[in-house]
Amino acid sequence: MEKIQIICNPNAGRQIVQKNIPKLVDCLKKNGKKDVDVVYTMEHLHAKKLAIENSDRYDLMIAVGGDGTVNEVVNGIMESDTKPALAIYPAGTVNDFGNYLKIPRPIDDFSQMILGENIMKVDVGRGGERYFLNVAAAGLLPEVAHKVSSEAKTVMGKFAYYIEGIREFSKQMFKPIKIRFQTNGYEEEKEILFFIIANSPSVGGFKYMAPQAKIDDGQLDLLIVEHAHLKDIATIFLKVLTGGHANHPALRYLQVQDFSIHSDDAVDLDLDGELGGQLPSSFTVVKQGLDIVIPK
Ligand SMILES: Nc1ncnc2c1ncn2[C@@H]1O[C@H](COP(=O)(O)OP(=O)(O)OP(=O)(O)O)[C@@H](O)[C@H]1O
Repeated sequence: MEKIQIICNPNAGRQIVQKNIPKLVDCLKKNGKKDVDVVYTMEHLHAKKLAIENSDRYDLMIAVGGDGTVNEVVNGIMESDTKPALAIYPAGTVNDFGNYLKIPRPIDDFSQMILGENIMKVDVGRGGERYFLNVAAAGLLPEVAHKVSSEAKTVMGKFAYYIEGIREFSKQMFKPIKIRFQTNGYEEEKEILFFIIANSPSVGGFKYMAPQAKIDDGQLDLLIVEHAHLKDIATIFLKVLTGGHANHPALRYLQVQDFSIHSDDAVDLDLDGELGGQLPSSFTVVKQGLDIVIPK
């Protein structure tokens, strides 16, 4: 991988990681990578545009940002013909996929990972016309995430999610959404609190949200949390911390390749933490459709 584009969101997270970029460029150039360019994103969807426009000029794109920036670069790569490889330098608040892959944060270790060129082929989810690397979701959980202001996220990091989560929990409890989902010729209608479609096990900072998920098995893990008693929901949330929730009677856990979810209510869809339109949506998976650089 000789030609590298670094796409950096200067506003992501606490804006600390971004200060390491000159050192990263220096290290890559000292180690023989002559073509290393850095671009700073200026607005929403800029990262996607850069990834599409430059896909035939680079063989590696390093996304520096949170899950939203990574999602945009993934969409750009997936929509291009040449499909350069991706590396993630986590700089956001949660960084589920980066954490799952154990991407090193110290800049020297991260540079070594890039120079090591160890590639894994990973699955990419598709919801309607858009791709997601880690998660698609709707209902209570994404609502909470979107209510956290970016100012609060920057100052308080992950805790902002949980504080806002506790505040929203009681209000949202009584607002179930009606969905109809179809998979493998099977159809079901349900009143639910939220659903999550996960590629990796780690979602929203919870390491074991989808404990059976594998990022290269060509499957997505669908978790549907029904509109149940508060006691049941509290139990599920407690068990999520250790991954013991998958068998709870108020939760459906399925591994699927191809399915659709409809709702008569106006329900926002969240893709990797960003708003991704509304239901209905059809979901598929591109098995091992993306090359990603991981530690050895
Ligand atoms: N220069 C910019 N100014 C404002 N917004 C930007 C800029 N560049 C990118 N964005 C947008 O900022 C949003 C959030 O980006 P990102 O997810 O990378 O950071 P974050 O929200 O801090 O991290 P996390 O998703 O982990 O909480 C994305 O929708 C992205 O398109």
